Amino acid sequence: MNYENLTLHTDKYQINMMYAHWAQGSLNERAVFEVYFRKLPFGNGFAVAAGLERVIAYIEGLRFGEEEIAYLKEQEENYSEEFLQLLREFRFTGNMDAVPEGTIVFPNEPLVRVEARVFEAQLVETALLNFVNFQTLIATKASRIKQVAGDDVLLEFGTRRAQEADAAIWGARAAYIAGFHATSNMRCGMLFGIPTKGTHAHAWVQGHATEEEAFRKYAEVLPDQVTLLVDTYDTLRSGVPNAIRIGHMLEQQGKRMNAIRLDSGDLAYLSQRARAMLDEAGLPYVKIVASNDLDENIIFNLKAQGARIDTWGVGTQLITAGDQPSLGGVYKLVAREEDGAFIPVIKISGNPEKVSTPGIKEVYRIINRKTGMADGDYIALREEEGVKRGEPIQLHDPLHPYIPTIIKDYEAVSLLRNIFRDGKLVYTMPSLGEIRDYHKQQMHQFWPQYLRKLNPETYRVNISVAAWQLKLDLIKRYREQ
Ligand SMILES: Nc1ncnc2c1ncn2[C@@H]1O[C@H](COP(=O)(O)OP(=O)(O)OP(=O)(O)O)[C@@H](O)[C@H]1O
Ligand SMILES: O=P(O)(O)OC[C@H]1O[C@H](OP(=O)(O)OP(=O)(O)O)[C@H](O)[C@@H]1O
Ligand SMILES: O=C(O)c1cccnc1
Repeated sequence: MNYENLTLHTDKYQINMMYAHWAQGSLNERAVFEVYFRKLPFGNGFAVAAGLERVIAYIEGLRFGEEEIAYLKEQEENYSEEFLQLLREFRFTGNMDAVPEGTIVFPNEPLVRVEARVFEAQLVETALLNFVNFQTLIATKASRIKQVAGDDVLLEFGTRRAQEADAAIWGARAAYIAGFHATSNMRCGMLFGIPTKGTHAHAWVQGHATEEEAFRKYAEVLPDQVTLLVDTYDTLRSGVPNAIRIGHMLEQQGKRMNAIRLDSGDLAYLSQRARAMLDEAGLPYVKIVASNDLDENIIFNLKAQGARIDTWGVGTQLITAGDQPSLGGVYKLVAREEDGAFIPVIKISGNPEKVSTPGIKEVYRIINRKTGMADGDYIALREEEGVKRGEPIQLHDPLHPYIPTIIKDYEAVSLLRNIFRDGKLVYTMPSLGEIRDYHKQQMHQFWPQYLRKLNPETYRVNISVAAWQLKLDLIKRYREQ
């Protein structure tokens, strides 16, 4: 079994549509799809884009091998030999643009744009959404945790509770982009170069006759990274006093104990008491790590209670995005080729939020030249030149169309980058460290009211007057039909 080939990591209907396009002779018509989400997760004021590295690897690896072909043949007798032969030769030959990982993004903004033969563009929908939705969700959750943790150290501990192996490693990578410092997952460390950190489990303590013996044996062999889990029996009466003994033992060897870890009970109270005990024992440098079903709300509360915690180990709630386990990103057709030219298309819905915005679009971040801060985002049709030249633009807010805002002194930063051109990768993927730094810089471009965890201000995302007019025109045309 080949677990590596992701070409059939798609919904059956995509293959059926590919077959139908082939059978009807429309397979080579070009189409443009855009990926966007409609609603921010967790009540957050922004999202953190992630998933592009995985998307690039997926696109480059697209191949229907003999195993895939044999399976398709067995699944559907209509799939003719000629169609299957075409799949054997299948390569992605289209264009793709995407916002770089770590970018702050908002609802309705194109995050990925695919312009390709419809035969190719249709196949990739499912996998693209799978990668971008999950990784953007986890990066956004991690960003919320980072907001409350400030300069404290954040460790990603989620693998055992993640929705399987891929989610564990790509989720840990997304968390690192958003500011986590390390992961406990060694494969993730090896694959992506993320720092790895680890303490020890209760089993290490339970597996010895006494807690003190367990601590001593651990410290003897790993003297430079001793973090002792102190809550197996009784945190304040046994765990911390035993850890202090080990701290003193290490000092005699000219070493310093790293930390203790609290994993149950009242973390505010226990951390304050443990801090006092360590300080009194002359071990003020020994740090305190906390874990146990933490999330941004508990961390915020613990800090408000004066908890003395230096390092937070966060697992389940982060890696599963416990309070909102999916991001609703979609992949919508915005233009299709007719007689050699693109024509915009729309999806109408009874739900106004679900009516798509037709046409091939660009998204610009409007940076105020005086403050250097982001004033809003501007979605315009690709052919609109004014914004690229810095000409005055009118922001159109569909909810308040009667208040036109004209912006003049701005810098428009185009968010979409060229990733593939005619199937060729033209993007140099930044290193993970560069992505993390870029994300940090991005956060500094936004006023705090857009970033706060609770009830953030809504950041302005407006569409150009031309894009809005096109939408109205197409709605009218379909109504008349
Ligand atoms: N001072 C505190 N204020 C708010 N929440 C806290 C505080 N201390 C701990 N918590 C959180 O409360 C929850 C306690 O969960 P739970 O009752 O399952 O833990 P426990 O009984 O202490 O430990 P165990 O994991 O061994 O069951 C955890 O999510 C923990 O992070
Ligand atoms: O709580 P999380 O945020 O998911 O962090 C990871 C948890 O994993 C470990 O617990 P373990 O698997 O031993 O089980 P536990 O729930 O009994 O502590 C560790 O001690 C943390 O409590
Ligand atoms: O290193 C740790 O303490 C750790 C790692 C994974 C899960 N829980 C704890």
